[in-house]
Amino acid sequence: MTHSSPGDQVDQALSESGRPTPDVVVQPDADHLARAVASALVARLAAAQAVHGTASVVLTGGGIGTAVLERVAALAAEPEHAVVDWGAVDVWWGDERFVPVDHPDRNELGARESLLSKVALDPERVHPIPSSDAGFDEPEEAAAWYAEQLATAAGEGRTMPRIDVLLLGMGPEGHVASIFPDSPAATDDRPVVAVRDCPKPPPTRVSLGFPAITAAEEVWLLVSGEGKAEAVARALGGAEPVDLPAAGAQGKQATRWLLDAAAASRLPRA
Ligand SMILES: O=C(O)[C@H](O)[C@@H](O)[C@H](O)[C@H](O)COP(=O)(O)O
Repeated sequence: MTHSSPGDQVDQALSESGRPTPDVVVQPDADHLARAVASALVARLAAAQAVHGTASVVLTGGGIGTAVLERVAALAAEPEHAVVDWGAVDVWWGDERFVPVDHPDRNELGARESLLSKVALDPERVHPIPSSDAGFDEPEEAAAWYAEQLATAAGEGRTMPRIDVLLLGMGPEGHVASIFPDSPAATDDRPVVAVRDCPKPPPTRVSLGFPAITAAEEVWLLVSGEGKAEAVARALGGAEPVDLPAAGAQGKQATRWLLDAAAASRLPRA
């Protein structure tokens, strides 16, 4: 692994898998982590827009993921940090709970409250995963529809559009998005999967699968707290993705583990 600061240009060595070696950034606490990730995300989206004219991000729920979005909204309100054209950002989600659209468990709701309602997005570029009251009776239908949306955005017969940054939280047992250890989603080769009997409520969800996650340019894992420290160490120590899904969350250009000191406390010292 390599260590750097959140705003650093990413230039990672290749690991044996042919993927870049994960980059690890440690902040003192969750608040510093959220602020640092927000600054880095704004810079990354602006850089993508400078190259492509547009930027794309996959959002995560969870405490740190939501805190990051709140900090991004605060930055967007400061003229000197307003470097992103929010009307040219595509927003996708890594997973969603298959519950009604206004249910407090929806990741979409948290994202809308913390950031999406506060910046001038193009509604056509905001792509929530369908809720259970959006016209799909089963999560499998919602998953297939979301895969179609991604493929349509990608064009040219491809499955996934360019995703500049894919954000993921991680559970204490190493789940990412709604891919849980030893679950069918961990070995599913579809880009979007329905998740049933999820060990963490609510039980029915829709999630990106590994083929979609690993198609992103950069994957950023946002992790805070001592309760995640062992899973962080195992993931970076070479665990199998089926045992510890976070280990399989790798970007094409970069994989960044953005940690607070507690989450990093079981890593070997650099
Ligand atoms: O229900 C879920 O699956 C969670 O929302 C999960 O995906 C979350 O992102 C991680 O567990 C990290 O959450 P924290 O950042 O709150 O620890």
